[in-house]
Amino acid sequence: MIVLHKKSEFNSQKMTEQQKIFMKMAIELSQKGMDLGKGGPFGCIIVRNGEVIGKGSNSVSSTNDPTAHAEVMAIRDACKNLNNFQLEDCDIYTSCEPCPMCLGAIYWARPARVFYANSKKDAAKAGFDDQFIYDELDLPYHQRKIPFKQILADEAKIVFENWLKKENKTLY
Ligand SMILES: Nc1ccnc(=O)[nH]1
Repeated sequence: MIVLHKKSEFNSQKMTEQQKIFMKMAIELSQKGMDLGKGGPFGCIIVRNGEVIGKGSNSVSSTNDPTAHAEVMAIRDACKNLNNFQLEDCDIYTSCEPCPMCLGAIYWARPARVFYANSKKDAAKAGFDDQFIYDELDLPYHQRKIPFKQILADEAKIVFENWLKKENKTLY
């Protein structure tokens, strides 16, 4: 019998029956959202203790919201339901590997694990290529597709100093 180390087991194609069911739900959401004209073919569900606590499907084009990716929608739904800005002990099931925006949102939300079905490469083939955004991260600001220029940093800094001095703040 081969005994897999926990981490390598997570990295392998193996999955539990429960994980399979949850991913099927995320994939179903991706198809439904697309069929209903909500937006692109992406679905996401968030699970805690075996219970679905948040759902989302891509709603970019129907809500005129470029941030309305399935993962962001599901994180908002889950956080609202949990009345918390963190998703501790939660698992995210997304029908496609997250884009850089959702990756950031996921790290801020701090779930336990992320399961994805389609890969970034699959997404690129379907017309959703976000590799250029990953590439932008490594470029000097003046070489980015969208130029970034720092202005009035000394004024904005005062607010950060005030934050550091502030008592009774909610840290995150
Ligand atoms: N992974 C994703 C890529 C693009 N849009 C989404 O909603 N999700």
